[in-house]
Amino acid sequence: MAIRLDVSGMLRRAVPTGPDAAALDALGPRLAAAVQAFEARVREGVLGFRDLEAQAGERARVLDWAATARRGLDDVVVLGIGGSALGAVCLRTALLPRDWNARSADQRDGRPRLHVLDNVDPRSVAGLLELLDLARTRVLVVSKSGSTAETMAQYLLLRDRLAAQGLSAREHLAFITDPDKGALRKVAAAEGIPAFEVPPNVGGRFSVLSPVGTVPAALFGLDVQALIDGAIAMRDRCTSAQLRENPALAFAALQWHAHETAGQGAHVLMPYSDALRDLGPWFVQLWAESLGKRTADGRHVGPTPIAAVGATDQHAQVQLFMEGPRDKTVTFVDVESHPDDLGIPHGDGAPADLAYLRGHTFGELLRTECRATAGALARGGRPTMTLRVSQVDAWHLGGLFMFFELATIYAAGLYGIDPLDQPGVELGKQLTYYQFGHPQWQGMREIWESLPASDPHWVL
Ligand SMILES: O=P(O)(O)OC[C@H]1O[C@](O)(CO)[C@@H](O)[C@@H]1O
Repeated sequence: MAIRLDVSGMLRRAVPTGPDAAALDALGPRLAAAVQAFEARVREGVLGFRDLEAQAGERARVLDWAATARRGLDDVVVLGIGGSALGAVCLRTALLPRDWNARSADQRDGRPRLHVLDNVDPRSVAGLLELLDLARTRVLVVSKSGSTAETMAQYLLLRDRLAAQGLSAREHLAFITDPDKGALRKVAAAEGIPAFEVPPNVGGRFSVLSPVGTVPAALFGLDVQALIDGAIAMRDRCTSAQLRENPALAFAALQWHAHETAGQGAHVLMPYSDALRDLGPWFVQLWAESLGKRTADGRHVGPTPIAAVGATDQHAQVQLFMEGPRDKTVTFVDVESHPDDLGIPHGDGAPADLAYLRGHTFGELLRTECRATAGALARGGRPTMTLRVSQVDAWHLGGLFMFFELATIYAAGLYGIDPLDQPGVELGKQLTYYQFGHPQWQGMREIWESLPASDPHWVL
């Protein structure tokens, strides 16, 4: 079991824009400051995602509850958005067999389907409702704040549908939210709905290892302990302020350095694995919402994360990565072992010009393409890194989650911003509240009325 970070494709000996040994050494004081800033936030009590031991009691409660709650379910529905949805999607794709929801109950060993409703597009909401037998469904309402409009709208609808069928909210809902704040907490207390805690010092995009991820994982009988153990193993490996001894710090430092010194601020994450294809969108939210900020002195900073999947994106985005602007780094995730690997047959009558595939496996083709693409990019002077994971399982996924969460906080120290807020999303939310008549936001009228009018000339 191992996760290894190979950064050789970022360094000067591989690409002309990469740092040499002296440049890496010169980063020392900045890295030390980023590590100190991290520890200062932990001491302030606002940064708790590393402290998985502190959540052991709540985890035990989750496992206990799920052992009973999962009986007799056909469907589990997660209502959530952003950090309250992307982790569950990633867990499902990584740890349940492919096309889980399309399988018959037998093919799912009697376990439920998992739907993550992370939007308010009526087509998706209505489409899902048509599929569900609510009497055999558990709905997880996931919202750290307990007030996000999209999730609350979904909750109100599901609550209404349950009531219309005479189904008990206690039996069919569960909340995952802040221990004290927000509308969900009040409803849980008043109506006895099972509710699990996201610690106040664990923000939404850092919450996948809290009940936000562990409740859905436990309902599916996934190995929650291995997920947490993998995360703890990674955390304990990433403690040093020395670049060469702390892989998460090395990732953050080299991505930031590429941005700062060579304008390479588009950061691609490209797992060569369908199981890890939803790690990309989870990383995109983490990296974008944490790091895209205005600094205290008014500068606009931050990288632009991009999700890709190998080998699929070799036929879509790699052309851009190879010959487009020199503004990107590409981080590959290479999976060493594919337990369900398949040989590529070349039986009688197979075309002679496909004989080169004979004797190889699909897993071999995938891994070779990963190495070949990394090599091709390096030859073109494009910086790359590779995270090598032994296999995709709960332990390694926990490690990857922790790796990127730690790297995000280190990167924030280097960019000089606060990774824990997201002031840039507020105005759009407030204008929506104003339009919906929310009493607290009636002061937004002037701004709403000053918005540029749409130009009918361009409407087709
Ligand atoms: O879990 P909540 O509070 O519903 O928030 C959902 C998402 O909305 C944001 O607060 C803002 O986009 C994200 O940070 C968060 O993951």
